[in-house]
Amino acid sequence: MNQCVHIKGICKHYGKVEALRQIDLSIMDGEFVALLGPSGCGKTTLLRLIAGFDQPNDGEIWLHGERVATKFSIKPPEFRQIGMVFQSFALWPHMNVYENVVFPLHYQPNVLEEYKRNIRKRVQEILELVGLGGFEKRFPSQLSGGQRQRVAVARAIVFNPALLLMDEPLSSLDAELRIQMRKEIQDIHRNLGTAIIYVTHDQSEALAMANRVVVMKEGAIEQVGSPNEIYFSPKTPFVAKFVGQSNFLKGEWLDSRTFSIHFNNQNPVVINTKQNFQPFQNDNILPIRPDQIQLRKLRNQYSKNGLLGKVRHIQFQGRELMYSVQVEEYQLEIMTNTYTHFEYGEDVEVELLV
Ligand SMILES: Nc1ncnc2c1ncn2[C@@H]1O[C@H](COP(=O)(O)OP(=O)(O)OP(=O)(O)O)[C@@H](O)[C@H]1O
Repeated sequence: MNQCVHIKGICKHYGKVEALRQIDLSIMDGEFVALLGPSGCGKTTLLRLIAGFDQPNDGEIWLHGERVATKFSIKPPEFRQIGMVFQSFALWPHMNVYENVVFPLHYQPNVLEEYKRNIRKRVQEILELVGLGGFEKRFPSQLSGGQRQRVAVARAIVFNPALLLMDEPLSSLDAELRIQMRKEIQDIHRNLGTAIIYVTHDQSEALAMANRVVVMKEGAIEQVGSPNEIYFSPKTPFVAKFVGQSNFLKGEWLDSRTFSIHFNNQNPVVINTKQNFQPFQNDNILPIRPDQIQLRKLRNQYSKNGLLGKVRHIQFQGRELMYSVQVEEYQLEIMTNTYTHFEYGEDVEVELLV
């Protein structure tokens, strides 16, 4: 597989704001990579640099073996063979679906001769692919949000770009449509094989769709890995918190799998972990996700890892309930199924299952 994007030591600042600090990242042909991080961490800035809308202050960007940006020179976006989909869709309101989608075939350089010879057929093919066959004459105002989004995707891929950049493309859609569009974007990716870089601040979207997730914080990369690695083996407290919504317990690592916690008002607990928490050992913390804690009705004799807690908040979330439980100085977020109910203020037994 060939390298599609290679980013080397990229820095970007706007006045005093360091939007990107020494970013290194390579993306292979056909990969689906999500850039994930909180607002302001630099995701959009990185996407804009790859697209060619902005120039780095340092470092290099390579696309398919060609250096396209340094602090001295920059190849303009229209010559980079990149398709783009934004949060706002940015369709032309006075053009119908056909006219919106055909546009890049007229104006992009390097469009395949095959597409130019039969432009109508190419547009038709792409509209079928995104499930909009028969919608050619409709104007954007006559389409639903999901349909508009599909037109934006069709327009971005019609000229067969080498790379597709998507910036929070589903954030203005409602929850149900978002889930459906996720699947459609995955299907399109499978069918076209185009590399995709997908910006989102929604961890479930990144984990659900991408082959590889790049977690960013304050202009730097915190961790790069498969969704599985990012979720089950976070390498920093930030990733554990942002992606897995982990609780952090302070204590002492006795060895690489034994964590001991002392409390003021109850017996100390020693936990033998199944997972390896090596990255957290120097900080003497144990991250625990809400689904790794079990809540039980309080019995007289509670189990070895059991802690005593009090229910402080309950949030109903459909099939799950999210409880906040006070255990000594900690307010632990705990996710349970809805089979057993606990009341506000109830004393409960809390078991850590890591
Ligand atoms: N044109 C600009 N001028 C000044 N500062 C900017 C500019 N563009 C971005 N920034 C700053 O750079 C930082 C990174 O912004 P960026 O838009 O890349 O973040 P983001 O992760 O995409 O955030 P969001 O999820 O909110 O879109 C922020 O602190 C932002 O305020």
